[in-house]
Amino acid sequence: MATGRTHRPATRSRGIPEATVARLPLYLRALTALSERSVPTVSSEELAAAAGVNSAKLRKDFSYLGSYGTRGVGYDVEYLVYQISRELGLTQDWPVVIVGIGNLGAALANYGGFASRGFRVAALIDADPAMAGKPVAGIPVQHTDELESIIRENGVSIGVIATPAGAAQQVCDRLVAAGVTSILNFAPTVLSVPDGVDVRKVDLSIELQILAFHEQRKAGEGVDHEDQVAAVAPPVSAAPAGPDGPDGRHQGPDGDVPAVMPA
Ligand SMILES: NC(=O)c1ccc[n+]([C@@H]2O[C@H](COP(=O)([O-])OP(=O)(O)OC[C@H]3O[C@@H](n4cnc5c(N)ncnc54)[C@H](O)[C@@H]3O)[C@@H](O)[C@H]2O)c1
Repeated sequence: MATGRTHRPATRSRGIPEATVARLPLYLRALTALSERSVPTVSSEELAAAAGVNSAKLRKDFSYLGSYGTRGVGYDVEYLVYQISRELGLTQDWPVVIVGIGNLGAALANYGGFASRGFRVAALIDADPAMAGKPVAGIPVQHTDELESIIRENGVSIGVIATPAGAAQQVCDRLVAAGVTSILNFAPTVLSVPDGVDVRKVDLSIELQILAFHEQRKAGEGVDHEDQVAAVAPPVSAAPAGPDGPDGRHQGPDGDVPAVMPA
């Protein structure tokens, strides 16, 4: 579901390529399901099928973790869960703030899956004074005036932006100035951030447009391929420019690359 790239080189300093990092949550989700069924070991083929990944790619990915499995036995599920969780930084608790508690922000706040994956919603923040103090998912909404103190007091390094696009850059700037170094952006705009800040962008409409592209190709089998690309490409490339689209600022490298949803 997520789209976008982090502001990182293609290979991380520890030598794990970004593409591998992006697949680790898929493996973790499949492994967690196996663990819940008390399955002790899994072959690379079984795990690759469960994660929707090619098995040779999986073995290569796991070699970066120093995990090679045992011939004839496969991988130890529990140990691999631990290894991947550790690699993703999920063996520690990450406080997260959500800014913009409208339809989407409230839905995210109500999502129960964050806590079990190592993310704690530390605060919900909104600019609407009428919302201040109102509980959403059991957490009282706090006004944006308190954003900086909330970030500092809770040691927050991850911020989720669910404001209208027009407010997103300003919210991003404040989050970053207060110490946030990772941002998950749901607003349909490209954010400009300094070096050292990672941005991931989620845009369901882009995902749907990509599916529409493939649907059209399937439906149009027999029609000249180039004609279809020409017909479809403009709306896809123009995807972020919705009613509250890009604000014309510098567009960072966190682009519209289909990626994976964390586990
Ligand atoms: N990425 C996706 O797939 C996806 C899906 C749905 C919505 N969206 C986007 O998410 C955003 C929120 O959508 P929604 O339907 O929840 O909108 P909404 O209007 O219901 O909620 C927006 C909230 O942001 C608050 N807000 C506005 N300016 C703010 C600021 N400067 N600081 C803090 N809070 C501020 C508003 O008070 C409101 O509560 C929009 O940008 C929308 O386009 C993205």
